[in-house]
Amino acid sequence: MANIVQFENVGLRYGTGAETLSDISFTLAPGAFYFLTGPSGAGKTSLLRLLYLAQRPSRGLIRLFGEDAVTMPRERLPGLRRRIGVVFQDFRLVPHLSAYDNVALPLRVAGVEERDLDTPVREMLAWVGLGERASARPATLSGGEQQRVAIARAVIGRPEMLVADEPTGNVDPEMANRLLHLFDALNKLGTTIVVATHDMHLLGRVTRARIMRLDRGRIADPTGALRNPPEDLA
Ligand SMILES: Nc1ncnc2c1ncn2[C@@H]1O[C@H](COP(=O)(O)OP(=O)(O)OP(=O)(O)O)[C@@H](O)[C@H]1O
Repeated sequence: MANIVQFENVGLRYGTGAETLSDISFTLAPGAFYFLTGPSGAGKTSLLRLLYLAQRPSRGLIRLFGEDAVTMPRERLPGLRRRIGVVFQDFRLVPHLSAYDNVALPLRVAGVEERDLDTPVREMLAWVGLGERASARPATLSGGEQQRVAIARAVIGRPEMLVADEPTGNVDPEMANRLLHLFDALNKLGTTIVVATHDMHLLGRVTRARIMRLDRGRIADPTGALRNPPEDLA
């Protein structure tokens, strides 16, 4: 099947400074699992923001789901954006809404009828292990619980690709493993997964994952950028 994402010679410059990302070229295959690694400041968040259309590049070509995302008229971007789920390090739940209403939010925004919401929202909360916490507000949930609500919210619209930026950065190692299991399970159902992390321990947890490494705004090893993890991490 054709690649789900294609970046070709993409550059990103904030303001008038030097380029934050330079000559970024890669493709992502549908149904694959990718880790994006690299030291702090390498440009991981910037690259993900290009990927989920929060940012436009300064130069280069980006194709998403076979469409040119750079020249696409602005009003068509939300349609493309809905095909991508996003998870952040700091969860970004709506504080005054319950876990249930946070997960229901994307469906409500998409105009799904209330009577059609309940089953998918409850199923999704149960899938992330929070079936009993539907009415809890984010502030009363642990970090790991909040992140599971955020994952449920990101995937309830059945996105083709899930992008996660340091999703385990604010949880303990045991919860990090649990979150990774959720990503792994989603990937096995066919969702393309991209997880940015500088936690090297995570890389070996999904042995079929491909690793993309950024260093100072460039893909560190263009020829082997999407290789399998080395044996000692598996
Ligand atoms: N909105 C912005 N305006 C100006 N500079 C920015 C902006 N966002 C990021 N940068 C700069 O771009 C560079 C890359 O940042 P980015 O957050 O993409 O890296 P990162 O690899 O995700 O780092 P970390 O792991 O610390 O989050 C940094 O030098 C950062 O200061």
